[in-house]
This record gives sequence, structure tokens and C-alpha cells, in this order.
Amino acid sequence: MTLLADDISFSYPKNDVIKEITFSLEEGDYLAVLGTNGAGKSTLLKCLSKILNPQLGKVYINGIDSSTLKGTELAKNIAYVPQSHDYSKKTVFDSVLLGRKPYIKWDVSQNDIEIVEDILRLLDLENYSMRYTNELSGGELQKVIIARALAQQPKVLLMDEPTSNLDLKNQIEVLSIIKEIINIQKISAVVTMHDLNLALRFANKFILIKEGELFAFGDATVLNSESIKSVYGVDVVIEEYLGIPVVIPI
Ligand SMILES: Nc1ncnc2c1ncn2[C@@H]1O[C@H](COP(=O)(O)OP(=O)(O)OP(=O)(O)O)[C@@H](O)[C@H]1O
Repeated sequence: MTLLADDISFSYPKNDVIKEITFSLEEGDYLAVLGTNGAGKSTLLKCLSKILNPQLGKVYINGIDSSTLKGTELAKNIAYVPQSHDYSKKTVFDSVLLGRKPYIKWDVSQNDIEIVEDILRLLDLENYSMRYTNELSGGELQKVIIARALAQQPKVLLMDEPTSNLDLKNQIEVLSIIKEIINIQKISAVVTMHDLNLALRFANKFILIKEGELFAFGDATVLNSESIKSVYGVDVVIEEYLGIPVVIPI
């Protein structure tokens, strides 16, 4: 089990958001976290990444209570890609190299440089390597932030709407690369999303959150017309096209 969220509850001072959420992931799992605006998806991700401390419950990474992990140890286990990026001016290469920080003792090694170069190549960012991050488009910057998280080589990759700024080609590319990395590095990923069709195409596990509660967790069968109606209030049919399930609002 790479990730176990054990009965997590979190409240902001004036509102209870996450209520008793429990689920676990195995190596290779790609979890899509789904739900309406304001349901609590980002808050859940922040609880998993330790940006927020749940008032109740615990998060375990490979069996270790994440509250006992600090600094570089935490960073070797969890990488978090936030929804919005306030990014200082650096070259793309240096931004991605920052992901190697937990592994760098005295100086950057050849291995660190090769890892960064491989990831830049994988994400088609090679030609941007010497560009400054404040001179990139929103989508290009989003890919750089994802590249940095991948350079971190975490056990669990947490991403808050990683495709929100990306065009169709880059959405598919980034989600495919994440899938490839999950399989090669035997890690797991938790990704919040709004696009049910992209979720069905790439993820193998799904969580539906309704008003902070876990409405459903499991494989693609938990995404059906009844659950979608209950969570989103929308009537849909789900049809297979070229072997891929497609959600069609009716
Ligand atoms: N810093 C905060 N202080 C107080 N309340 C907050 C804070 N951040 C979020 N909330 C509230 O917590 C609830 C859940 O917000 P969250 O951002 O987790 O939802 P979400 O499912 O990610 O939404 P979206 O799909 O719109 O990004 C919302 O009601 C939101 O207003």
C-alpha cells in the first residue's frame, strides 16, 4: 500500500470541509479525485501533502505515518503540484532542478542533471530549458511545475487540476506521461480533475466527493449514471467508444 488516508477530517475555522475520508492506493494506482466545485478536492489533496494538518485521521506513505516525516524525507515521499503557481524568475532548467533538492547533499550530481534532462525531454520542454519561467505561457509554466514534481521522484504524486491550463494535446500528453511514470517508477498519483472523460481514460481508481464526504471510491464502475446524477445533479449516459467509456450529458 503506497498511500493510506485513514479517516481524515479537516475544518477551516468557519467550515467543516473533509469528513471522515478513508481510502488506500497500491503501487501503480492513478486516482482521479472528482466532485463539484467546492466539494473539498483541493483541501483533501492539501491534507495528503501535509500543507494542511487534518484535525482527525492520519496519512500513511508506504506504511509510515506522514506526520513523522519532515523536510527532505517528506519531499522524497510526496510531491505536490498546486492549482495556482506563484513562480519566481528562474530558468526552466533550474526550476526543474529544484525538484532534486531533497537528494542534493553538497553539489548537483551528474545523475541529477540527467534526471532533469530526461524529464525535460519527456515533457517536450527541451527547447525551453534556458527560458525564464516568467516568460512562459500558462500552459508551458504548468508543464514546468509538473516536470519539477516528477524530478522529485516521489512515492506519491499529488496534482491539483494539472491539466487546467493545457490545450487538448498537452492534456493528453501530460496525463499519459504521468501514467507511464507511475508504471515505470512504481509510484501512485492522486489527481483532481473536472473532466470525467479524461479521468476515465487515464485513471484506474476514482473518488467521488460530495460535500466533503467520500461518496464513492473504487474502479471505473463507481462512475455510473446514478453516482454522477447524485454528485453532479446531471443526467448522463456512459457509452463505450473504441473501448473507452465516454460520459455524455443528456
Ligand atoms: N483557506 C480557506 N479558508 C476557509 N475556507 C476555505 C479555504 N479554502 C477553501 N475553503 C472552502 O472549503 C471548501 C472546499 O474547497 P476546495 O478548494 O477544497 O474545493 P474543491 O473541490 O477543490 O473546489 P474546486 O473544484 O472549485 O477547485 C469550499 O467551501 C471553500 O470555500
